[in-house]
Amino acid sequence: MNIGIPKEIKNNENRVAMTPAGVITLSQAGHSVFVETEAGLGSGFTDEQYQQAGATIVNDAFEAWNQEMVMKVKEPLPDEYKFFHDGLILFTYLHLAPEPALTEALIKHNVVGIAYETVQLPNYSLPLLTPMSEVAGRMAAQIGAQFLEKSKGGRGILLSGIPGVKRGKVTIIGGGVVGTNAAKVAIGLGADVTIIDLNPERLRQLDDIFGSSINTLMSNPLTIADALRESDLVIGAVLIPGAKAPKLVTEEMVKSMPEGSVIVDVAIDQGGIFETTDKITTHDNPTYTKHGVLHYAVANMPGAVPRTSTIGLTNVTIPYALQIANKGYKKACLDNEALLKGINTLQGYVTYQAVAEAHGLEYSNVKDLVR
Ligand SMILES: NC(=O)C1=CN([C@@H]2O[C@H](COP(=O)(O)OP(=O)(O)OC[C@H]3O[C@@H](n4cnc5c(N)ncnc54)[C@H](O)[C@@H]3O)[C@@H](O)[C@H]2O)C=CC1
Ligand SMILES: CC(=O)C(=O)O
Repeated sequence: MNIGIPKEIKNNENRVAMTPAGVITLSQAGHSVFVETEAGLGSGFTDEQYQQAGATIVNDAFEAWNQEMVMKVKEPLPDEYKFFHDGLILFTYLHLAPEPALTEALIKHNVVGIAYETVQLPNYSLPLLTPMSEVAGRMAAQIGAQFLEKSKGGRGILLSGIPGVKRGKVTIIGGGVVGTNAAKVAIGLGADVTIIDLNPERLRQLDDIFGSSINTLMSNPLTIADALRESDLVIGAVLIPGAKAPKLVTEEMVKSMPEGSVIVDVAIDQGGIFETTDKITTHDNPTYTKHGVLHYAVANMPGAVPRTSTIGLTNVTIPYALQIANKGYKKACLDNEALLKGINTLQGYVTYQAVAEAHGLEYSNVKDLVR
């Protein structure tokens, strides 16, 4: 199969969808990889390294996109829709629930849209989301700590406190991969950490992992409102796979937070869990202030640490890419139920229920289309 790797064009997105090691794996299996020139530079991989690994370097985005399968990191931006072609297999993060225009464009061009974030194993885990959630969760605590500094607009709190001065309070809503990794770093920084989740079993697991280093709370509007009133930093880390994020934090709750406190809404890629995170920010201009609270809502947080993130992402995507390239997407997905769940658009239909619901579009069962 011919596989294209375009250069990412989102603001400060320095990741790339394949490392030279990934090229070697695919080339050795008989596939051809076409990498757009300088696509890997932001992650520290040169064109020469890709060539030595067996890739062909192409000079523009059109050539990288004009292949049977395209692998990317971020969802295509409007400037990239013109590259869609009939039957293209697009294997990338798609986050379609908050993206009506992208969903329409994929349907219109009969793109086989396989979303990293909805590939799901029988134990419900999301293997192609996990490493980036690990990165974003760890970053969320350190970014929150930075923006709490007075010179960055925050209330001037050191999360660890010092002897004689109390510690800062961090509330994490959603105790999955992002939440757990945010907690690890926040605990390491010495903060007073509370994790709120809807799943009692998950709360038990978190209690087993962290013991008395955290407080756990069942998610409901009262616990969230109470926790926010006292929080210096609140991290949004809820996910309902494929769906638009639920708005669990109302504007009134945000107004009750202390002046200069900080929100990091990691779930912004699915639309965000705060009523006040109504816009996505960028690494260039990452925060805005509303009701005296700093809001950070960057949808590609791992793009800031591209070397770590590119290697972490491709460690998990390459085995799936190899299955698609070796067998074709139909057989690969029929043989592997986890990959089948990744298909969000196919043959002009939306094949992921939560995405169809988010846009009021007809849902088609992928099993009726993949034969
Ligand atoms: N902004 C960025 O750059 C990045 C964003 N993300 C996003 O972060 C979000 C979280 O991802 P993961 O931690 O991997 O998901 P996950 O599936 O591991 O965890 C989600 C957690 O939310 C909990 N939850 C569901 N409904 C809830 C509710 N009503 N109240 C409280 N908790 C609730 C679930 O029980 C689960 O523990 C996703 O939207 C993901 O796409 C991930 C990586 C990078
Ligand atoms: C998960 C995601 O959206 C990211 O890593 O940018």
